[in-house]
Amino acid sequence: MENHQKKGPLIPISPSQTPRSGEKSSKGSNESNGNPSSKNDKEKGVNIQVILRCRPLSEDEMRVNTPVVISCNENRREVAAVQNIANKQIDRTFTFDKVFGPSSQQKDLFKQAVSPIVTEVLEGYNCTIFAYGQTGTGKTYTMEGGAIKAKDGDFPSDAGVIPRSVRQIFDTLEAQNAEYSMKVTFLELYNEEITDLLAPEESKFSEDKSKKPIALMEDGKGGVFVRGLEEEIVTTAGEIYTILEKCSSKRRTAETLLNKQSSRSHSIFSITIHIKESTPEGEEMIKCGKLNLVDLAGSENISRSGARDGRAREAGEINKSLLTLGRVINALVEHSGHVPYRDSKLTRLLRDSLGGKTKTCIIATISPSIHCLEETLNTLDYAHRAKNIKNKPEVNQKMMKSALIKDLYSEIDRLKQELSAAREKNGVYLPKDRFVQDEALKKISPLKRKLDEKEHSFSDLDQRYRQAKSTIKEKEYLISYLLKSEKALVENAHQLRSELHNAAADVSGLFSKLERKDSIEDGNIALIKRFHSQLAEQLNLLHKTVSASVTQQDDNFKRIEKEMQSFVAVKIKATEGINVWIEKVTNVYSNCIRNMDVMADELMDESQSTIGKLNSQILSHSCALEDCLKSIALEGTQLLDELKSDLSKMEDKLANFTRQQHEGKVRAVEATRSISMIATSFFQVLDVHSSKMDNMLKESGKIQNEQLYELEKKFEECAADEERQLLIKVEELLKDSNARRKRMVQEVVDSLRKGAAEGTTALQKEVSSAQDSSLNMREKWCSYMEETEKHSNEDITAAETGRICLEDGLRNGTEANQLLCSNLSSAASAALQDADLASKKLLSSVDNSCNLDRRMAETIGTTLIIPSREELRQLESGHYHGSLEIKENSKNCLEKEYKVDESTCSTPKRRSMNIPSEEFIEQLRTPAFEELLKSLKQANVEGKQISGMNESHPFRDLRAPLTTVN
Ligand SMILES: Nc1ncnc2c1ncn2[C@@H]1O[C@H](COP(=O)(O)OP(=O)(O)OP(=O)(O)O)[C@@H](O)[C@H]1O
Repeated sequence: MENHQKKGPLIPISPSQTPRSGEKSSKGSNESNGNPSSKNDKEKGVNIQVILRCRPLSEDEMRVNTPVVISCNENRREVAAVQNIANKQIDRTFTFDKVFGPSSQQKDLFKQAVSPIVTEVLEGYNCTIFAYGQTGTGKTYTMEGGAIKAKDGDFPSDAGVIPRSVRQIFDTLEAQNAEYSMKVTFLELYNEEITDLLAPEESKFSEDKSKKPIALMEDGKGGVFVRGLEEEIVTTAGEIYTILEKCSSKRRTAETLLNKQSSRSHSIFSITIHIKESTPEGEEMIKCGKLNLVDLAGSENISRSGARDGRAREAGEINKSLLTLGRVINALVEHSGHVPYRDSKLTRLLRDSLGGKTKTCIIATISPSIHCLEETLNTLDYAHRAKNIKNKPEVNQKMMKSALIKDLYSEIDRLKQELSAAREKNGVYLPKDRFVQDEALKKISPLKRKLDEKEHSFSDLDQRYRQAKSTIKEKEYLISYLLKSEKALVENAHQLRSELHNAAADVSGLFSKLERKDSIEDGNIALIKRFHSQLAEQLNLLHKTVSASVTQQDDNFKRIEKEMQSFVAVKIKATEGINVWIEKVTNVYSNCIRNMDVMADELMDESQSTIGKLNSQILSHSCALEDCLKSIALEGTQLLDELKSDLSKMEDKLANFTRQQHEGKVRAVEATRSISMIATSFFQVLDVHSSKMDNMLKESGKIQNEQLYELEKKFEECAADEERQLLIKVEELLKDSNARRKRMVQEVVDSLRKGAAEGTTALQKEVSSAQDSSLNMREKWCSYMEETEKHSNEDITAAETGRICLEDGLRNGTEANQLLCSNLSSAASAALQDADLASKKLLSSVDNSCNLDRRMAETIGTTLIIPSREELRQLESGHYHGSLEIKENSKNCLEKEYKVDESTCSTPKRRSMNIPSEEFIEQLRTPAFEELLKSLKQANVEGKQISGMNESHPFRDLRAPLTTVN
């Protein structure tokens, strides 16, 4: 049943605003509704429909036999409340438009009372149904009912007004095969704060977050709308039931003494329907109707509901809304000038439903229990009074589809602009007319505030006046009652007096009759006489007391009368004063209102003229703007051309710059190449030199080795010769030997000196040539460095000029240029970095070559260990001293020690012969040149000076061939 066929999507109009029956569509239909009653309604006004529903006694109430004090007569549409005051039963009867007794069913109430209203909604009316009553009397039961979802196509019997209305709407639209769209809103008013029950929940855990209060705004046309209220587009009844179930659970409920699940808030569920219709001319029109279903919070007084602490405040706020509702109803019924709609949000929201253009139905709910009688009577009074409110229902203007679509488009535009403003966070977008309106409102709002204050004080005074009036009425009633009772008392007293007189007369008549009878006994007579006298006394006493009390009563009544008269006089005087004052206030107030009206008119005129001026200004501005735009466009094209030429110039500059960069790079590469060639040749030369030096060293070593070997050999031979001839020609031989040794040593020393001198000169030559070549290299390096620096400076200046040019270009250019420039500058910086890198590389290669140079010098320094002259001299002197010692020793040996072999004719004494061993002689040999070099290097490492210039006897420890042996 919910698969209704929709001919096309319809878009609902602006959010959360009740469609206005009075609003004229710009291109709306001119045709009237065609409903004659509507014209009538419009002129006369239609009374709000008030329905009364009495719930049955609850199980608990039945269990304790709670007395029932309400009786309903559905046929006569009457409700009677039985009141027992001072043991007197007072019945109060109220008549309503419809009455539903305790046994009434949900479906009956819907069919009889609500269904016609739903039909009117579908005809294009705005209708409101609200449930009013004490807590626990069945407001929610009536509006929502027990279960919502229909089983097997039919509702459960306790389904309330809302689900039934929804189903009727969908059924009717389906039956009409209508093209329509529908949206629903659901809000809650709690403690004077509005929350959106349809709003998505922000957090599962935080109840308060999901119930963010939202603002009630003036729409500038006298109405209100709830800003940002969520609207849900619905296409099936099922969707609405789901929404209802979800939202109902969100409503604030609490347990009170009177209801376990008491709704602590007012809720308004609204359904807005747009239906497409076609005129006979084939024009498409949109009809719009809205149904507001309001479930008010309990109207009970705070103490009875059992509300405590926070709940008491809650009840206060609820009551504030309901009190204002009551005051609004009073004001509307009494046609007083001021209706305090603005005093509560509830009345602001329901403004159009109370005395406006909406069709309204109040369902007042009551309990039959005696315990609720006071509240029940209040509800009955309230509802009964509300019956007199007159609304002027108007069917909503039908709109042409095209006009509606146009409106919607402009709405979408506005929303888009608002959205973009909200996104960019640069304020709020306001359409021009809205802005003007807001400005006017800003001016009006302080006046309005003053007016509100005045209205407040006026309504206070009004209330006080009413209270005073009612007290006076009460007092008057009391006086009349007292006068009446006084009269009755006086009459009673008179009656009593006459009765007493009669009785006295009767008794005296009796006595006379008795006196006349002689036969009566004296004793009896005396007794009777006594009795008579006693009776007479008592009668007199009674008479006295009665007359005293009567006089006292009289006095009292007179006093009271006097007091009352004076009180009434005072009150009348006060009332007159109040009346005069009220008149004055009314005059002031009406003057104020008139002034306000005048001001509002002026403001309106002013705003109109401002709008006109603004329009003309806008027109002129738009022309100027057009011209300006044209000139801007022209300038733009010029600028574009300039930009293009700038760009081409820049491109040229860039090409030049790139070329320069390229050349610079080529130059750098060539220079590097030549450097590398020079370096290679230098290294080759170095190689050659080092190999030469190596050869020379080897040769000199070899020569020295050979010479030493020869020396050794000769020395051995000589030693052998000497040994052989020692025995024969010791002295001679020794002399010869000494001379030979001297000569030989001299020769060796000379040859060594010569060889060393030759080696030194050759090495010095090599060193000087190496120094020359390194100097040469250094010079070349310096020149190359200068050149490279020059090139790199050139490159840097070129890059700098290029960068400056680009920056200029950038300053003048567009964003594209900026991009280009950034590319160029990055290229320039990359080129600069390249140049830097190249120069760094060059510097590092220079450093490397310098290091190489230094290392070479070090190598030369460490490898070339040339014995100096001093050393040679020392060596020579060492040898000289050595040979002297040898000479001395040999002399000793030969002259003293060998001469002992002369014949003494006795066995010669055993003597120890100190003959040098073979190892010792081996030790005397000069070590090989490599070993010598090695030991020298080691000595150098140990911190001794290699050159040995300042050290004495550098070779003494290493080789002391001719030290003291013997
Ligand atoms: N006409 C009725 N027939 C049967 N039961 C009813 C009827 N009216 C009310 N009830 C029952 O009375 C109880 C209270 O009703 P409900 O919650 O609708 O009261 P209420 O007026 O909405 O109270 P509150 O203002 O505290 O929310 C519920 O259990 C409901 O089922």
